[in-house]
Amino acid sequence: MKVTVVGAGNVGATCADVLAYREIANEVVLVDIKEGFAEGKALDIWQKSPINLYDTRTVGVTNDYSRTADSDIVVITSGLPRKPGMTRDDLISTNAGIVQSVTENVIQHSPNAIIIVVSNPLDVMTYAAHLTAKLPRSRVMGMAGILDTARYRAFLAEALNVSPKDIQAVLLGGHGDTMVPLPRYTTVGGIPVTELIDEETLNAIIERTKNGGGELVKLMGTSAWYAPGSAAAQMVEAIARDQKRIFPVCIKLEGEYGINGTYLGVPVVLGKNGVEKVIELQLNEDETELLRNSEKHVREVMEVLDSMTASKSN
Ligand SMILES: NC(=O)c1ccc[n+]([C@@H]2O[C@H](COP(=O)([O-])OP(=O)(O)OC[C@H]3O[C@@H](n4cnc5c(N)ncnc54)[C@H](O)[C@@H]3O)[C@@H](O)[C@H]2O)c1
Ligand SMILES: O=C(O)C[C@H](O)C(=O)O
Repeated sequence: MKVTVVGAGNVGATCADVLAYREIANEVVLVDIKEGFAEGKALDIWQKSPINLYDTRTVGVTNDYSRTADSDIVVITSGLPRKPGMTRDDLISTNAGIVQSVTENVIQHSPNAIIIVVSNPLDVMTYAAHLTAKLPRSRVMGMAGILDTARYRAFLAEALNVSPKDIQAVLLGGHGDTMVPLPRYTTVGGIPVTELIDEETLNAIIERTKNGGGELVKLMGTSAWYAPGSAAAQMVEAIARDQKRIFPVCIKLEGEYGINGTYLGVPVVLGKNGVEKVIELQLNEDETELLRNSEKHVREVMEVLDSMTASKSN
């Protein structure tokens, strides 16, 4: 199993490190545009192997896609992270060009790869990569839902003083303030969360989850990487080991939830073929309205990308 991670910054290097020390891939190729940066990160991860006891080979290259040839899976993390005061959508003008050119290079050398996009604004960067890659939708997806549910589960574990391992949750929608956590589908050791926590505390946790990325940007001056890098690696693992795991993943909807053509997070089955199934939940009226609202927001940002593409080709 060969995995390429494009972007050797905070998220990309963390993802490569998890892929290596958990031996999810035999070979991890890190690519960055900054001279020597990916080489240095890959060497550092390799030098950790005798300490953490793994034999995954890690290789770093500066913009040399020939070294990525025949990758099974490619994770795209290249692009700017936001700074305090910015929204994820503010990154579109810089990151769209980066994601599109990276995807072109990736596909040229690994035409059968499965692509996992991490760069923000996530849902629209997944759209950008899918447009460029021209692969079936099952092979181009975005990582956000694992991260968002992880934040939700971590906050719940803290409030309930229980292990995060015992909290199961799913959420829908775009990766942003309009994401739709689903308390009805949240359980703690099999018990519906609503039996264990009062409504006010639960609502406060949902609000904190929606602003989870922003909370960290405010604290650190840049965005998060440990949980995002690990979340992307968990998606790689599900595909590489054909685990058939169920995760919320961003994918182009084709009629599911009554939505056509928008890229949104929904629960899917992840296995060796990428997204092997989209799971449709029965939503109530309130949940449906929240999902429509999230779709509307993502649509608007997709239209910004469309107009950027149209003005470039004129
Ligand atoms: N989907 C999510 O849940 C999620 C979570 C965290 C971060 N992100 C996003 O991931 C992206 C990366 O975040 P980060 O914290 O790692 O940023 P970072 O600045 O630490 O790393 C980004 C790297 O991309 C590289 N890069 C830029 N253009 C490139 C190109 N054309 N080819 C190859 N490499 C290139 C840069 O040199 C840099 O090393 C950001 O857009 C951020 O918003 C998304
Ligand atoms: O918040 C960000 O800008 C990065 C990422 O989307 C996150 O949720 O951590």
